Amino acid sequence: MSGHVHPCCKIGPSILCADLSCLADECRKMIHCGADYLHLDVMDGHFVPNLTFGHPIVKCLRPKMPEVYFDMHMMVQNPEKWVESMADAGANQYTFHVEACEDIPALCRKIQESGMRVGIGLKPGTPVETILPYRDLLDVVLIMTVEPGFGGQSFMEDMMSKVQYLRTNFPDLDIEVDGGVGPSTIDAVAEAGANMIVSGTAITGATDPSQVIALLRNAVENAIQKSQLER
Ligand SMILES: O=C(CO)[C@H](O)[C@H](O)COP(=O)(O)O
Ligand SMILES: [Fe+2]
Repeated sequence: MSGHVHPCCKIGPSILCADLSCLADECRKMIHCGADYLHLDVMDGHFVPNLTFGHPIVKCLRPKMPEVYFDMHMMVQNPEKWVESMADAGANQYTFHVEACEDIPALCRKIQESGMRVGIGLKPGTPVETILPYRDLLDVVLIMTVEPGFGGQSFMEDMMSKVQYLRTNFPDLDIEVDGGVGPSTIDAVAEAGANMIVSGTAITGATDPSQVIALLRNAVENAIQKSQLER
């Protein structure tokens, strides 16, 4: 048996397709339904062809839920620009896209020095090996299973080879998957070895979000247990 500890399962709803005019209520509802963290999608209209919100909204949300872990999915050009403001707004994790950044080591250090966990995101067309030189600077690798920009798209199962590669080589890494994840796709995600599960429309659009969260958690926890028995 190896000494590695498999990171635990965490379910992070994306509120991208929720009613953003009642953001705090929608976020509280997710936590009440069993979410472990919130995945907040920031889009700038440049890195992706869509717009959402930035640090001013996060800053207003933070006092309403002081204990909740905010995972910022930064779909923006020049991600180094917003590190201080996001840290000041109360973000816990800053996930930038490798495709949008020039000096990756410098950005990783900046995020870490601001007290946030470091996440790096890969679009579907970006090879997984791109992260290898930065592994030691990263807390989380986010594998996109849709082209970033919009909720409600179809899950790209062929991205699971990236997840498998990461889990095999880095048993204790937090591996996050985002895009089209829900009850019909979670088994592939869980078996590949992801442990941080983002799910948007499948949760926010459900009549009973807590049931969907429980189902996702169950699939991932079973897969983790199975992989540990096999070791
Ligand atoms: O980053 C994203 C889109 O770029 C969203 O997090 C993602 O799409 C979640 O929504 P869904 O589960 O509906 O795909
Ligand atoms: Fe996202």
